[in-house]
Amino acid sequence: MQHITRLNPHTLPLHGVAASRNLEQQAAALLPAHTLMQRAGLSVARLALAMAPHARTIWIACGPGNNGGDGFEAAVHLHQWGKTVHLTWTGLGPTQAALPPDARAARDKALAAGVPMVNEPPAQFDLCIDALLGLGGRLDASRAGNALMLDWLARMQASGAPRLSVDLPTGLDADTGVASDLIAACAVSTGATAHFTLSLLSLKPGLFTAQGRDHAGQVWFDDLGAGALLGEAVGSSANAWLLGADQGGTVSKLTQAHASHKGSFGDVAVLGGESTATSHMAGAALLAARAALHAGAGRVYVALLGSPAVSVDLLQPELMFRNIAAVDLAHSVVVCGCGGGTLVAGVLPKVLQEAPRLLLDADALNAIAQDAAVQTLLTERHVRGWATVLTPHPLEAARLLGTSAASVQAQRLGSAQTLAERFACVVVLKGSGSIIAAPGLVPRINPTGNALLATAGTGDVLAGMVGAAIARGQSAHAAACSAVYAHGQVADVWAEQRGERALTASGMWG
Ligand SMILES: NC(=O)C1=CN([C@@H]2O[C@H](COP(=O)(O)OP(=O)(O)OC[C@H]3O[C@@H](n4cnc5c(N)ncnc54)[C@H](O)[C@@H]3O)[C@@H](O)[C@H]2O)[C@@H](O)CC1
Ligand SMILES: Nc1ncnc2c1ncn2[C@@H]1O[C@H](COP(=O)(O)OP(=O)(O)O)[C@@H](O)[C@H]1O
Ligand SMILES: [K+]
Repeated sequence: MQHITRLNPHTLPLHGVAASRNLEQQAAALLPAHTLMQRAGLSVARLALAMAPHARTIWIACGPGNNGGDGFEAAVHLHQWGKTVHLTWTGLGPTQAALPPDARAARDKALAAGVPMVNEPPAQFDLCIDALLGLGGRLDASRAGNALMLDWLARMQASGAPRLSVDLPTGLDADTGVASDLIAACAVSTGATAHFTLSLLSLKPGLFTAQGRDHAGQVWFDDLGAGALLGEAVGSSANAWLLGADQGGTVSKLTQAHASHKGSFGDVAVLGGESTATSHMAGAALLAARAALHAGAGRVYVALLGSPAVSVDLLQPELMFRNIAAVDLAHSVVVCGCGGGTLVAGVLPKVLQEAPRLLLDADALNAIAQDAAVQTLLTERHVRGWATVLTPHPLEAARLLGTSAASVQAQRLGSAQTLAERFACVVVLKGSGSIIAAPGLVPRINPTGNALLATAGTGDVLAGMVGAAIARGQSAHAAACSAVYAHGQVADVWAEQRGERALTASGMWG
Protein backbone atom coordinates (compact mmCIF):
# COMPACT_ATOMS: atom_id res chain seq x y z
CA MET A 1 0.00 0.00 0.00
CA GLN A 2 1.35 3.37 -1.00
CA HIS A 3 0.74 6.71 0.66
CA ILE A 4 0.51 9.53 -1.87
CA THR A 5 1.96 12.69 -0.43
CA ARG A 6 2.69 15.87 -2.31
CA LEU A 7 6.35 14.84 -2.18
CA ASN A 8 5.67 11.58 -3.91
CA PRO A 9 8.99 10.46 -5.39
CA HIS A 10 7.50 9.10 -8.61
CA THR A 11 5.21 10.47 -11.27
CA LEU A 12 2.16 8.16 -11.15
CA PRO A 13 -0.48 7.16 -13.70
CA LEU A 14 -4.08 8.24 -13.04
CA HIS A 15 -7.15 6.51 -14.44
CA GLY A 16 -10.66 7.86 -14.77
CA VAL A 17 -13.81 5.77 -14.58
CA ALA A 18 -13.65 4.09 -18.01
CA ALA A 19 -9.92 3.38 -17.84
CA SER A 20 -10.24 2.03 -14.28
CA ARG A 21 -13.05 -0.30 -15.29
CA ASN A 22 -10.93 -1.51 -18.17
CA LEU A 23 -7.99 -2.29 -15.88
CA GLU A 24 -10.35 -3.97 -13.43
CA GLN A 25 -11.73 -6.24 -16.13
CA GLN A 26 -8.28 -7.19 -17.37
CA ALA A 27 -7.00 -7.91 -13.87
CA ALA A 28 -10.13 -9.81 -12.82
CA ALA A 29 -9.81 -12.08 -15.88
CA LEU A 30 -6.39 -13.22 -14.66
CA LEU A 31 -7.46 -13.98 -11.08
CA PRO A 32 -9.86 -16.38 -9.33
CA ALA A 33 -13.37 -14.99 -8.76
CA HIS A 34 -13.76 -12.34 -6.05
CA THR A 35 -9.97 -11.96 -5.57
CA LEU A 36 -9.81 -8.23 -6.31
CA MET A 37 -12.58 -7.41 -3.89
CA GLN A 38 -11.02 -9.63 -1.23
CA ARG A 39 -7.74 -7.79 -1.67
CA ALA A 40 -9.57 -4.47 -1.58
CA GLY A 41 -11.37 -5.36 1.66
CA LEU A 42 -8.18 -6.51 3.37
CA SER A 43 -6.44 -3.33 2.31
CA VAL A 44 -9.27 -1.17 3.68
CA ALA A 45 -9.20 -3.06 6.98
CA ARG A 46 -5.42 -2.71 7.30
CA LEU A 47 -5.47 1.01 6.62
CA ALA A 48 -8.35 1.44 9.08
CA LEU A 49 -6.27 -0.25 11.74
CA ALA A 50 -3.22 1.86 10.91
CA MET A 51 -5.27 5.08 10.96
CA ALA A 52 -6.92 4.39 14.27
CA PRO A 53 -5.09 1.56 16.04
CA HIS A 54 -6.97 2.12 19.30
CA ALA A 55 -10.43 2.39 17.75
CA ARG A 56 -12.87 0.03 19.44
CA THR A 57 -16.12 0.77 17.65
CA ILE A 58 -16.08 1.06 13.87
CA TRP A 59 -19.05 2.01 11.71
CA ILE A 60 -18.98 0.82 8.12
CA ALA A 61 -21.66 2.25 5.82
CA CYS A 62 -22.13 0.09 2.72
CA GLY A 63 -23.89 1.04 -0.51
CA PRO A 64 -25.73 -0.78 -3.31
CA GLY A 65 -22.74 -1.75 -5.49
CA ASN A 66 -19.20 -3.07 -5.37
CA ASN A 67 -17.99 -0.18 -3.24
CA GLY A 68 -20.31 -1.58 -0.58
CA GLY A 69 -18.76 -4.98 -1.31
CA ASP A 70 -15.34 -3.65 -0.30
CA GLY A 71 -16.93 -2.47 2.94
CA PHE A 72 -18.39 -5.93 3.67
CA GLU A 73 -15.00 -7.58 3.06
CA ALA A 74 -13.28 -5.08 5.35
CA ALA A 75 -15.93 -5.67 8.02
CA VAL A 76 -15.07 -9.37 8.19
CA HIS A 77 -11.41 -8.67 8.94
CA LEU A 78 -12.01 -5.91 11.45
CA HIS A 79 -14.59 -8.09 13.22
CA GLN A 80 -12.16 -11.01 13.32
CA TRP A 81 -9.44 -8.73 14.68
CA GLY A 82 -11.61 -8.03 17.71
CA LYS A 83 -13.14 -4.67 16.75
CA THR A 84 -16.79 -3.89 17.44
CA VAL A 85 -18.06 -3.42 13.91
CA HIS A 86 -21.47 -1.97 13.05
CA LEU A 87 -22.49 -2.50 9.44
CA THR A 88 -25.25 -0.42 7.89
CA TRP A 89 -26.41 -1.12 4.36
CA THR A 90 -28.52 1.07 2.08
CA GLY A 91 -30.15 -1.91 0.43
CA LEU A 92 -30.23 -2.29 -3.32
CA GLY A 93 -30.36 0.68 -5.64
CA PRO A 94 -33.74 1.53 -7.19
CA THR A 95 -33.07 -0.18 -10.52
CA GLN A 96 -31.12 -3.15 -9.21
CA ALA A 97 -32.48 -6.69 -9.06
CA ALA A 98 -29.51 -7.99 -7.05
CA LEU A 99 -26.13 -7.05 -5.68
CA PRO A 100 -23.27 -7.52 -8.16
CA PRO A 101 -21.74 -11.02 -7.67
CA ASP A 102 -18.55 -9.90 -5.88
CA ALA A 103 -20.48 -7.72 -3.47
CA ARG A 104 -23.08 -10.42 -2.85
CA ALA A 105 -20.34 -12.91 -1.96
CA ALA A 106 -18.78 -10.34 0.38
CA ARG A 107 -22.12 -9.59 2.05
CA ASP A 108 -22.83 -13.30 2.57
CA LYS A 109 -19.38 -13.69 4.09
CA ALA A 110 -19.96 -10.83 6.52
CA LEU A 111 -23.32 -12.29 7.60
CA ALA A 112 -21.79 -15.77 7.98
CA ALA A 113 -18.97 -14.33 10.10
CA GLY A 114 -21.57 -12.83 12.45
CA VAL A 115 -20.83 -9.16 11.80
CA PRO A 116 -23.87 -7.30 13.13
CA MET A 117 -25.92 -5.64 10.40
CA VAL A 118 -27.93 -2.81 11.92
CA ASN A 119 -30.47 -0.28 10.67
CA GLU A 120 -29.14 2.66 12.64
CA PRO A 121 -25.54 3.82 12.84
CA PRO A 122 -24.06 3.45 16.33
CA ALA A 123 -24.51 6.46 18.61
CA GLN A 124 -20.79 6.62 19.19
CA PHE A 125 -17.91 5.31 17.06
CA ASP A 126 -14.15 5.80 16.91
CA LEU A 127 -13.77 5.43 13.16
CA CYS A 128 -16.17 5.42 10.22
CA ILE A 129 -15.79 3.94 6.77
CA ASP A 130 -17.60 5.35 3.74
CA ALA A 131 -18.25 2.41 1.40
CA LEU A 132 -21.44 3.92 -0.03
CA LEU A 133 -20.61 4.83 -3.61
CA GLY A 134 -17.43 4.50 -5.62
CA LEU A 135 -16.68 4.57 -9.31
CA GLY A 136 -20.24 3.80 -10.38
CA GLY A 137 -22.02 6.20 -8.07
CA ARG A 138 -23.51 9.61 -8.61
CA LEU A 139 -25.39 11.17 -5.74
CA ASP A 140 -28.80 12.38 -6.80
CA ALA A 141 -31.26 13.72 -4.22
CA SER A 142 -34.22 12.57 -6.33
CA ARG A 143 -33.15 8.91 -6.30
CA ALA A 144 -34.53 6.48 -3.76
CA GLY A 145 -32.07 5.69 -0.98
CA ASN A 146 -30.01 8.84 -1.40
CA ALA A 147 -31.55 10.61 1.56
CA LEU A 148 -30.26 7.77 3.70
CA MET A 149 -26.78 8.08 2.23
CA LEU A 150 -26.76 11.82 2.82
CA ASP A 151 -27.95 11.35 6.37
CA TRP A 152 -25.14 8.89 7.02
CA LEU A 153 -22.52 11.12 5.42
CA ALA A 154 -23.71 14.04 7.53
CA ARG A 155 -23.46 11.91 10.68
CA MET A 156 -19.93 10.89 9.76
CA GLN A 157 -18.96 14.51 9.26
CA ALA A 158 -20.65 15.69 12.44
CA SER A 159 -19.09 12.96 14.56
CA GLY A 160 -15.58 14.35 14.28
CA ALA A 161 -14.33 10.74 14.15
CA PRO A 162 -11.64 9.84 11.62
CA ARG A 163 -13.16 8.83 8.27
CA LEU A 164 -11.86 6.44 5.66
CA SER A 165 -13.41 6.72 2.19
CA VAL A 166 -13.21 3.54 0.15
CA ASP A 167 -11.88 4.21 -3.35
CA LEU A 168 -13.48 7.68 -3.51
CA PRO A 169 -15.37 9.93 -1.14
CA THR A 170 -19.03 9.34 -1.96
CA GLY A 171 -20.23 12.18 -4.20
CA LEU A 172 -16.83 13.06 -5.69
CA ASP A 173 -16.48 12.61 -9.45
CA ALA A 174 -13.52 10.33 -10.19
CA ASP A 175 -12.81 11.96 -13.56
CA THR A 176 -13.11 15.65 -12.78
CA GLY A 177 -12.76 16.17 -9.02
CA VAL A 178 -16.11 17.94 -8.98
CA ALA A 179 -17.98 17.32 -5.73
CA SER A 180 -21.75 17.02 -5.70
CA ASP A 181 -23.37 20.08 -4.10
CA LEU A 182 -24.99 17.59 -1.76
CA ILE A 183 -21.68 16.91 -0.01
CA ALA A 184 -20.44 20.50 0.20
CA ALA A 185 -20.51 20.25 3.99
CA CYS A 186 -18.27 17.17 3.93
CA ALA A 187 -15.15 18.97 2.68
CA VAL A 188 -12.30 18.65 5.11
CA SER A 189 -10.82 21.97 6.02
CA THR A 190 -7.12 21.98 6.70
CA GLY A 191 -6.19 20.58 10.07
CA ALA A 192 -9.72 19.34 10.80
CA THR A 193 -10.68 15.78 11.53
CA ALA A 194 -8.50 13.12 9.94
CA HIS A 195 -9.86 12.02 6.61
CA PHE A 196 -8.30 9.37 4.44
CA THR A 197 -9.18 7.95 1.05
CA LEU A 198 -7.89 4.58 -0.09
CA SER A 199 -7.89 4.50 -3.88
CA LEU A 200 -8.16 0.93 -5.13
CA LEU A 201 -6.68 -0.70 -8.23
CA SER A 202 -6.03 2.69 -9.87
CA LEU A 203 -5.49 6.23 -8.69
CA LYS A 204 -8.27 8.52 -9.89
CA PRO A 205 -7.53 12.02 -11.28
CA GLY A 206 -10.51 13.51 -9.44
CA LEU A 207 -8.74 12.97 -6.12
CA PHE A 208 -6.12 15.57 -7.01
CA THR A 209 -7.76 18.51 -8.77
CA ALA A 210 -10.78 20.84 -8.50
CA GLN A 211 -12.49 19.99 -5.17
CA GLY A 212 -10.81 16.60 -4.98
CA ARG A 213 -8.08 17.49 -2.53
CA ASP A 214 -10.54 19.04 -0.08
CA HIS A 215 -12.81 16.01 -0.11
CA ALA A 216 -10.27 13.19 -0.29
CA GLY A 217 -8.02 14.23 2.58
CA GLN A 218 -4.91 12.10 2.76
CA VAL A 219 -4.79 9.74 -0.21
CA TRP A 220 -3.51 6.17 -0.01
CA PHE A 221 -3.30 3.75 -2.88
CA ASP A 222 -3.33 -0.03 -3.29
CA ASP A 223 -3.12 -1.28 -6.86
CA LEU A 224 -4.37 -4.73 -5.72
CA GLY A 225 -1.58 -6.31 -7.76
CA ALA A 226 -2.71 -4.75 -11.05
CA GLY A 227 0.76 -3.39 -11.81
CA ALA A 228 2.36 -6.81 -11.53
CA LEU A 229 -0.44 -8.44 -13.54
CA LEU A 230 -0.84 -5.90 -16.31
CA GLY A 231 2.59 -4.29 -16.61
CA GLU A 232 2.80 -1.59 -19.24
CA ALA A 233 -0.95 -1.55 -19.86
CA VAL A 234 -1.29 0.47 -16.66
CA GLY A 235 0.87 3.39 -17.83
CA SER A 236 -0.26 3.29 -21.44
CA SER A 237 -3.93 3.60 -20.49
CA ALA A 238 -3.44 6.55 -18.10
CA ASN A 239 -5.78 9.54 -18.54
CA ALA A 240 -3.37 11.79 -16.65
CA TRP A 241 -0.16 11.63 -14.60
CA LEU A 242 0.38 12.90 -11.09
CA LEU A 243 3.68 14.77 -10.98
CA GLY A 244 6.28 13.43 -8.59
CA ALA A 245 9.66 14.65 -7.46
CA ASP A 246 11.19 12.73 -10.39
CA GLN A 247 9.66 14.91 -13.11
CA GLY A 248 12.94 16.59 -13.78
CA GLY A 249 13.79 19.76 -11.91
CA THR A 250 16.28 22.25 -13.27
CA VAL A 251 19.88 21.12 -13.08
CA SER A 252 21.81 22.71 -10.20
CA LYS A 253 24.17 25.49 -11.19
CA LEU A 254 26.85 23.79 -9.12
CA THR A 255 26.84 20.80 -11.44
CA GLN A 256 27.54 23.03 -14.44
CA ALA A 257 31.06 23.60 -15.73
CA HIS A 258 33.23 25.96 -13.67
CA ALA A 259 33.76 27.96 -16.83
CA SER A 260 30.05 28.83 -16.94
CA HIS A 261 29.16 32.50 -17.23
CA LYS A 262 25.92 34.42 -16.82
CA GLY A 263 25.14 33.84 -20.46
CA SER A 264 25.22 30.06 -19.82
CA PHE A 265 22.00 30.27 -17.84
CA GLY A 266 19.96 32.14 -20.34
CA ASP A 267 18.22 35.49 -20.48
CA VAL A 268 14.66 36.21 -19.41
CA ALA A 269 12.87 39.38 -20.46
CA VAL A 270 9.69 40.34 -18.64
CA LEU A 271 7.27 42.54 -20.61
CA GLY A 272 4.39 43.98 -18.63
CA GLY A 273 3.71 46.18 -15.61
CA GLU A 274 1.60 48.86 -17.24
CA SER A 275 1.67 52.41 -15.84
CA THR A 276 -1.09 54.84 -16.72
CA ALA A 277 -2.27 58.07 -15.15
CA THR A 278 -4.52 56.11 -12.81
CA SER A 279 -2.88 52.74 -12.24
CA HIS A 280 0.59 51.30 -11.80
CA MET A 281 1.15 47.58 -12.26
CA ALA A 282 4.95 47.55 -12.30
CA GLY A 283 4.89 45.32 -9.22
CA ALA A 284 3.56 42.36 -11.19
CA ALA A 285 6.41 42.56 -13.69
CA LEU A 286 8.95 42.98 -10.90
CA LEU A 287 7.63 39.90 -9.12
CA ALA A 288 8.00 37.82 -12.28
CA ALA A 289 11.46 39.24 -12.95
CA ARG A 290 12.71 38.68 -9.41
CA ALA A 291 11.30 35.16 -9.43
CA ALA A 292 13.14 34.42 -12.69
CA LEU A 293 16.37 35.65 -11.16
CA HIS A 294 15.94 33.58 -8.01
CA ALA A 295 15.01 30.54 -10.10
CA GLY A 296 18.45 30.75 -11.69
CA ALA A 297 18.16 32.72 -14.94
CA GLY A 298 21.51 34.21 -15.93
CA ARG A 299 20.28 37.72 -16.76
CA VAL A 300 16.85 39.23 -16.31
CA TYR A 301 15.53 42.27 -18.17
CA VAL A 302 12.37 44.21 -17.44
CA ALA A 303 10.47 46.24 -20.04
CA LEU A 304 7.60 48.17 -18.49
CA LEU A 305 4.65 49.37 -20.54
CA GLY A 306 3.25 52.91 -20.64
CA SER A 307 5.05 55.63 -18.72
CA PRO A 308 6.88 53.77 -15.96
CA ALA A 309 7.98 55.62 -12.85
CA VAL A 310 10.76 53.14 -12.08
CA SER A 311 14.01 52.40 -13.88
CA VAL A 312 15.71 50.44 -11.13
CA ASP A 313 14.55 47.89 -8.56
CA LEU A 314 16.40 49.05 -5.47
CA LEU A 315 15.70 45.78 -3.66
CA GLN A 316 16.83 43.74 -6.66
CA PRO A 317 19.37 45.88 -8.48
CA GLU A 318 20.46 42.93 -10.62
CA LEU A 319 17.38 43.50 -12.79
CA MET A 320 18.07 45.50 -15.95
CA PHE A 321 15.44 47.88 -17.26
CA ARG A 322 15.06 48.33 -21.00
CA ASN A 323 12.79 50.08 -23.39
CA ILE A 324 10.77 47.45 -25.16
CA ALA A 325 12.43 48.28 -28.49
CA ALA A 326 15.81 47.43 -26.94
CA VAL A 327 14.82 43.94 -25.73
CA ASP A 328 16.46 41.08 -27.63
CA LEU A 329 13.26 39.14 -28.28
CA ALA A 330 15.01 36.58 -30.45
CA HIS A 331 17.49 35.42 -27.81
CA SER A 332 15.58 35.85 -24.55
CA VAL A 333 12.82 33.83 -23.01
CA VAL A 334 10.05 36.40 -23.05
CA VAL A 335 7.55 36.43 -20.18
CA CYS A 336 4.74 38.66 -21.36
CA GLY A 337 1.57 39.91 -19.71
CA CYS A 338 2.09 40.17 -15.93
CA GLY A 339 0.34 43.42 -15.01
CA GLY A 340 0.20 44.16 -18.74
CA GLY A 341 -3.10 46.04 -18.65
CA THR A 342 -4.58 47.14 -21.96
CA LEU A 343 -1.25 48.28 -23.41
CA VAL A 344 0.06 44.74 -23.72
CA ALA A 345 -2.27 44.22 -26.70
CA GLY A 346 -0.15 46.70 -28.66
CA VAL A 347 3.09 44.73 -28.27
CA LEU A 348 1.63 41.25 -28.68
CA PRO A 349 1.84 40.94 -32.48
CA LYS A 350 5.55 41.81 -32.44
CA VAL A 351 6.28 39.50 -29.52
CA LEU A 352 4.38 36.61 -31.06
CA GLN A 353 6.28 37.00 -34.33
CA GLU A 354 9.76 37.60 -32.94
CA ALA A 355 10.20 35.67 -29.67
CA PRO A 356 10.88 31.96 -30.28
CA ARG A 357 10.52 31.15 -26.57
CA LEU A 358 7.51 32.81 -25.01
CA LEU A 359 5.32 32.61 -21.92
CA LEU A 360 1.99 34.45 -21.95
CA ASP A 361 0.21 35.27 -18.71
CA ALA A 362 -2.60 37.42 -17.32
CA ASP A 363 -3.50 40.42 -19.52
CA ALA A 364 -1.68 38.96 -22.51
CA LEU A 365 -4.14 36.04 -22.34
CA ASN A 366 -7.09 38.42 -22.03
CA ALA A 367 -5.89 40.34 -25.09
CA ILE A 368 -5.54 37.12 -27.09
CA ALA A 369 -9.06 36.08 -26.11
CA GLN A 370 -10.42 39.28 -27.66
CA ASP A 371 -8.59 39.23 -30.99
CA ALA A 372 -8.91 36.51 -33.62
CA ALA A 373 -5.97 37.86 -35.64
CA VAL A 374 -3.68 37.58 -32.64
CA GLN A 375 -4.98 34.04 -32.05
CA THR A 376 -3.85 33.18 -35.57
CA LEU A 377 -0.39 34.57 -34.85
CA LEU A 378 -0.31 32.43 -31.70
CA THR A 379 -1.16 29.16 -33.44
CA GLU A 380 1.28 29.88 -36.27
CA ARG A 381 4.19 29.78 -33.83
CA HIS A 382 3.84 26.04 -33.56
CA VAL A 383 4.46 25.64 -37.31
CA ARG A 384 7.80 27.38 -36.84
CA GLY A 385 8.70 25.00 -34.01
CA TRP A 386 8.59 27.85 -31.47
CA ALA A 387 7.85 27.22 -27.80
CA THR A 388 4.83 28.87 -26.15
CA VAL A 389 3.46 28.44 -22.63
CA LEU A 390 0.10 29.85 -21.53
CA THR A 391 -0.54 30.14 -17.79
CA PRO A 392 -4.24 30.97 -17.33
CA HIS A 393 -6.19 30.83 -14.11
CA PRO A 394 -9.72 29.44 -14.63
CA LEU A 395 -11.29 32.78 -15.60
CA GLU A 396 -8.55 33.55 -18.14
CA ALA A 397 -8.94 30.02 -19.51
CA ALA A 398 -12.70 30.59 -19.79
CA ARG A 399 -12.16 33.79 -21.79
CA LEU A 400 -9.83 31.96 -24.16
CA LEU A 401 -12.35 29.17 -24.62
CA GLY A 402 -15.38 31.46 -24.81
CA THR A 403 -17.02 29.83 -21.83
CA SER A 404 -17.46 30.38 -18.08
CA ALA A 405 -15.00 29.75 -15.26
CA ALA A 406 -17.51 27.29 -13.79
CA SER A 407 -17.45 25.24 -17.02
CA VAL A 408 -13.66 25.23 -16.97
CA GLN A 409 -13.63 24.06 -13.36
CA ALA A 410 -16.18 21.36 -14.14
CA GLN A 411 -13.71 19.81 -16.61
CA ARG A 412 -10.25 20.99 -15.66
CA LEU A 413 -8.35 18.25 -17.48
CA GLY A 414 -10.50 18.53 -20.60
CA SER A 415 -10.39 22.34 -20.63
CA ALA A 416 -6.60 22.47 -20.34
CA GLN A 417 -6.22 19.88 -23.10
CA THR A 418 -8.65 21.71 -25.38
CA LEU A 419 -6.73 24.95 -24.91
CA ALA A 420 -3.42 23.21 -25.60
CA GLU A 421 -4.73 21.64 -28.80
CA ARG A 422 -6.56 24.76 -30.00
CA PHE A 423 -3.59 27.08 -29.65
CA ALA A 424 -0.81 24.47 -30.10
CA CYS A 425 0.82 25.55 -26.82
CA VAL A 426 1.81 24.17 -23.46
CA VAL A 427 -0.93 25.19 -21.03
CA VAL A 428 -0.81 25.50 -17.25
CA LEU A 429 -4.36 25.72 -15.90
CA LYS A 430 -3.76 27.08 -12.41
CA GLY A 431 -5.64 26.44 -9.17
CA SER A 432 -5.77 23.55 -6.71
CA GLY A 433 -4.27 20.65 -8.66
CA SER A 434 -2.83 22.70 -11.53
CA ILE A 435 -3.04 20.93 -14.89
CA ILE A 436 -0.16 20.97 -17.37
CA ALA A 437 -1.31 20.07 -20.88
CA ALA A 438 0.39 19.97 -24.27
CA PRO A 439 -0.81 18.89 -27.72
CA GLY A 440 -0.77 15.11 -28.06
CA LEU A 441 0.47 14.51 -24.49
CA VAL A 442 -1.39 13.00 -21.56
CA PRO A 443 -2.01 15.86 -19.08
CA ARG A 444 -0.14 16.17 -15.80
CA ILE A 445 -1.67 17.12 -12.44
CA ASN A 446 0.46 18.92 -9.88
CA PRO A 447 0.09 17.69 -6.30
CA THR A 448 2.04 20.48 -4.56
CA GLY A 449 0.77 23.79 -3.25
CA ASN A 450 -1.97 24.86 -0.90
CA ALA A 451 -4.35 27.72 -0.21
CA LEU A 452 -1.50 29.92 1.08
CA LEU A 453 -0.88 30.57 -2.63
CA ALA A 454 -4.28 32.17 -3.01
CA THR A 455 -2.83 35.67 -2.76
CA ALA A 456 -2.12 38.33 -5.37
CA GLY A 457 1.13 37.98 -7.26
CA THR A 458 1.89 34.28 -6.83
CA GLY A 459 0.90 33.74 -10.48
CA ASP A 460 3.48 36.35 -11.55
CA VAL A 461 6.07 34.45 -9.54
CA LEU A 462 5.12 31.24 -11.32
CA ALA A 463 5.46 32.94 -14.72
CA GLY A 464 9.00 34.03 -13.84
CA MET A 465 9.91 30.57 -12.58
CA VAL A 466 8.72 28.87 -15.78
CA GLY A 467 10.60 31.47 -17.84
CA ALA A 468 13.81 30.78 -15.92
CA ALA A 469 13.46 27.00 -16.34
CA ILE A 470 13.14 27.45 -20.11
CA ALA A 471 16.10 29.84 -20.14
CA ARG A 472 18.15 27.19 -18.38
CA GLY A 473 17.50 24.70 -21.13
CA GLN A 474 14.33 22.80 -20.34
CA SER A 475 11.67 22.22 -22.96
CA ALA A 476 8.53 24.30 -22.51
CA HIS A 477 6.63 21.28 -21.19
CA ALA A 478 9.36 20.10 -18.81
CA ALA A 479 9.84 23.68 -17.59
CA ALA A 480 6.13 24.08 -16.90
CA CYS A 481 6.04 20.79 -14.96
CA SER A 482 9.14 21.43 -12.88
CA ALA A 483 8.33 25.07 -12.12
CA VAL A 484 4.70 24.40 -11.16
CA TYR A 485 5.87 21.59 -8.87
CA ALA A 486 8.60 23.75 -7.28
CA HIS A 487 6.25 26.76 -6.89
CA GLY A 488 3.74 24.66 -4.95
CA GLN A 489 6.51 23.15 -2.87
CA VAL A 490 7.49 26.60 -1.60
CA ALA A 491 4.00 26.97 -0.14
CA ASP A 492 4.08 23.47 1.33
CA VAL A 493 7.42 24.04 3.04
CA TRP A 494 6.10 27.40 4.29
CA ALA A 495 3.06 25.68 5.79
CA GLU A 496 5.25 23.11 7.52
CA GLN A 497 7.68 25.65 8.92
CA ARG A 498 5.51 28.69 9.55
CA GLY A 499 2.01 27.27 9.71
CA GLU A 500 -0.80 29.74 9.19
CA ARG A 501 1.45 32.79 8.79
CA ALA A 502 0.48 34.43 5.50
CA LEU A 503 2.69 33.79 2.52
CA THR A 504 3.30 36.76 0.25
CA ALA A 505 4.36 36.49 -3.37
CA SER A 506 7.61 38.35 -2.73
CA GLY A 507 8.28 36.08 0.24
CA MET A 508 8.41 33.01 -1.98
CA TRP A 509 12.18 33.06 -2.31
CA GLY A 510 15.01 33.64 0.11
N1 LIG B 1 -15.55 -5.63 -8.86
C1 LIG B 1 -14.30 -5.66 -8.40
O1 LIG B 1 -13.63 -6.64 -8.58
C2 LIG B 1 -13.74 -4.51 -7.69
C3 LIG B 1 -14.53 -3.42 -7.35
N2 LIG B 1 -14.03 -2.44 -6.59
C4 LIG B 1 -14.95 -1.50 -5.95
O2 LIG B 1 -16.09 -1.37 -6.73
C5 LIG B 1 -16.44 -0.03 -6.93
C6 LIG B 1 -17.19 0.15 -8.20
O3 LIG B 1 -18.35 -0.65 -8.06
P1 LIG B 1 -19.70 -0.32 -8.80
O4 LIG B 1 -19.47 -0.19 -10.24
O5 LIG B 1 -20.68 -1.32 -8.35
O6 LIG B 1 -20.04 1.11 -8.28
P2 LIG B 1 -20.62 1.62 -6.87
O7 LIG B 1 -20.25 0.78 -5.75
O8 LIG B 1 -20.30 3.05 -6.83
O9 LIG B 1 -22.19 1.42 -6.99
C7 LIG B 1 -22.86 1.70 -8.09
C8 LIG B 1 -24.19 1.00 -7.98
O10 LIG B 1 -25.05 1.84 -7.31
C9 LIG B 1 -26.02 2.33 -8.20
N3 LIG B 1 -26.05 3.75 -7.98
C10 LIG B 1 -25.28 4.71 -8.52
N4 LIG B 1 -25.61 5.91 -8.05
C11 LIG B 1 -26.62 5.69 -7.18
C12 LIG B 1 -27.40 6.54 -6.39
N5 LIG B 1 -27.24 7.87 -6.39
N6 LIG B 1 -28.34 6.00 -5.62
C13 LIG B 1 -28.54 4.69 -5.59
N7 LIG B 1 -27.84 3.82 -6.34
C14 LIG B 1 -26.90 4.33 -7.12
C15 LIG B 1 -25.58 2.00 -9.59
O11 LIG B 1 -26.68 1.78 -10.40
C16 LIG B 1 -24.76 0.76 -9.34
O12 LIG B 1 -25.58 -0.34 -9.29
C17 LIG B 1 -15.13 0.70 -6.88
O13 LIG B 1 -15.28 2.05 -6.57
C18 LIG B 1 -14.41 -0.09 -5.80
O14 LIG B 1 -14.77 0.37 -4.52
C19 LIG B 1 -12.75 -2.66 -5.95
O15 LIG B 1 -13.02 -3.51 -4.93
C20 LIG B 1 -11.80 -3.28 -6.91
C21 LIG B 1 -12.30 -4.57 -7.33
N1 LIG C 1 -5.81 26.78 -3.16
C1 LIG C 1 -4.72 26.66 -3.90
N2 LIG C 1 -4.01 25.50 -3.91
C2 LIG C 1 -2.91 25.38 -4.68
N3 LIG C 1 -2.44 26.37 -5.49
C3 LIG C 1 -3.10 27.52 -5.52
C4 LIG C 1 -4.27 27.73 -4.74
N4 LIG C 1 -4.72 28.98 -4.98
C5 LIG C 1 -3.87 29.54 -5.86
N5 LIG C 1 -2.89 28.68 -6.18
C6 LIG C 1 -1.78 28.95 -7.12
O1 LIG C 1 -1.35 30.30 -6.94
C7 LIG C 1 -1.09 30.93 -8.19
C8 LIG C 1 -2.07 32.09 -8.38
O2 LIG C 1 -1.97 32.63 -9.67
P1 LIG C 1 -3.00 33.70 -10.24
O3 LIG C 1 -4.39 33.23 -10.03
O4 LIG C 1 -2.56 34.04 -11.60
O5 LIG C 1 -2.81 34.93 -9.26
P2 LIG C 1 -2.09 36.35 -9.49
O6 LIG C 1 -2.43 36.79 -10.87
O7 LIG C 1 -2.66 37.23 -8.44
O8 LIG C 1 -0.65 36.14 -9.31
C9 LIG C 1 -1.23 29.82 -9.24
O9 LIG C 1 0.00 29.18 -9.44
C10 LIG C 1 -2.22 28.86 -8.57
O10 LIG C 1 -2.12 27.55 -9.07
K1 LIG D 1 -16.87 5.54 -1.09
